[in-house]
Amino acid sequence: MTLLQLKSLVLYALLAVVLRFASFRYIYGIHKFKGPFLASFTDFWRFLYAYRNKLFPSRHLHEEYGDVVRLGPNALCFRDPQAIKDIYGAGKNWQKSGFYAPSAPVSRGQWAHTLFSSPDPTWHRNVRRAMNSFFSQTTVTTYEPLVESTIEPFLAELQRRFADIDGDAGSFDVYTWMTYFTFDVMSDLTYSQRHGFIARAEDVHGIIGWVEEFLAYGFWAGQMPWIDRLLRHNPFLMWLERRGWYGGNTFPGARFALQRLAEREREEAADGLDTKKREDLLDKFRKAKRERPEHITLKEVLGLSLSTIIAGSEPSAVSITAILYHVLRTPGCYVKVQSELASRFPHPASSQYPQTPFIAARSLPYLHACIQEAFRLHPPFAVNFERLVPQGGASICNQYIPAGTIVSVNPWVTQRDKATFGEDVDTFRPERWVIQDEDKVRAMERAMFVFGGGNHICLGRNIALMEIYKLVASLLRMFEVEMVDPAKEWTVDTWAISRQKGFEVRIKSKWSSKR
Ligand code: HEM
Repeated sequence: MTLLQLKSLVLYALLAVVLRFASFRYIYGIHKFKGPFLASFTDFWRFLYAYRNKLFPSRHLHEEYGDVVRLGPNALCFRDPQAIKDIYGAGKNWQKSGFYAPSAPVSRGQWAHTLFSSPDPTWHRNVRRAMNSFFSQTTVTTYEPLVESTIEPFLAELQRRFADIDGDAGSFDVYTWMTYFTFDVMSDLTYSQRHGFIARAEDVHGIIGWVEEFLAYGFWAGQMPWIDRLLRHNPFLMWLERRGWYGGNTFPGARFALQRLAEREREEAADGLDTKKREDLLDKFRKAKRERPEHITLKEVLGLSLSTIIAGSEPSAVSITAILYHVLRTPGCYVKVQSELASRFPHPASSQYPQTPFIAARSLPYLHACIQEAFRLHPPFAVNFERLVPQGGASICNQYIPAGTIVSVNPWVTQRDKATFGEDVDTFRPERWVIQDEDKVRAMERAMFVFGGGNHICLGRNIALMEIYKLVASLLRMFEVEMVDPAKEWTVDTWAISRQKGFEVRIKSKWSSKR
């Protein structure tokens, strides 16, 4: 081959690549929608955007391009809350996009798919059916004593370490301590055994840090899922892991889960089923395995118990942190919450933990409005929940969208919709929820997407609500709380979970202030 021929060949190859990328802008049939120019050719644009830890997709994108933004050659996201009904509404059951698979944990070199990560709708339907009753409102009320059993040592630990102490020693970072609480609640609920974050006041075995990185990875790798095969789910690394030559991918909590699982299997083999002992989630998952062995095997039991810790701990910690931050920073709000609590519950007479039934905490209208408003302004998941438009295409917000398009809604966007919530969408104003206009309240509720929607709606939302209402009410009943520096704003991470840094408080025990 002559030099000239070689040059022509390289030129043709380059031209083919350029044409291929250029075609991406048109072949999906969504070129009428606007978005960043580069995004119409390659998913690399959104990958980079997510990787650089930018709020995803920040509202400025919608402000620049309108109600629908083209985020990738084949990906659209919607701002109008109507899209929640059109994409995730009753009976839709649209399949998840490739975004979710990188979020699958690895256990001993094998994919350990969870309800969140699984791409298989049949598997999801069967497992979800087997789980729904364990997470229903009625069943969850039976877990209340299990949540109490972590709230009590948590508040006692705060009392012991920080209450009524001056100087730096008496202040603590709220998000850090709330993660200790929620991770211990979830491990107590799941295995009847806490990991020990509260007692040791540290991230035991690096589990919390691992989960943070794990969720962040799933988020940015999910924008361009093929990259995951080079990284976490790299077949070669998985092969090494199966042989025990590499362990970098396995969740540090998986060993803990496997030990608890093995203990239960041994106990059952030795003594049979103990029907009197308190039943935790692991018992429930094993019960599902006995009743539906065709759908729930040991692998599912392991995946489910890992997913309650991975999916269930951080978002609740973020929510509690957001509630306290906004209540403390909003003029008049803290006093109102405290006086509502005081009107419902007696003043604590000793350092003993005051039990706060969920139903009582939930019935306080102003506290409820504050929690709802914190969910609105600061949803823990800063994620576009992607679905694939089914065969035949679909109408979303009165626009035809072709089959196979990736479509999504992000709670950070719909929950700040001015048409629904008013011009002051960026202000924490619980009063917006305390109004007589039922139609308006219903419209606001329809725009809330904090727990997702449809057949993938958060499985653990009843547990999350119970632990959040109980903890916030109990904490504020027991202590006066103040910000270390009321002028200081927190900083917010946006890699999947909008975790907060730099929000510190001091606490004063109410009972001692009465002495
Ligand atoms: C404030 C706390 C929480 C928030 C904001 C939250 C939010 C969400 C959201 C938005 C989804 C839907 C994802 C999608 O459509 O792709 C989801 C799914 C899920 N959540 Fe939660 N969650 C919370 C707490 C919990 C807790 C405590 C648990 C466990 C007990 C849990 C377990 C799950 C599971 C297993 C899924 C997957 C469900 C499925 O795909 O069928 N979550 N969560």
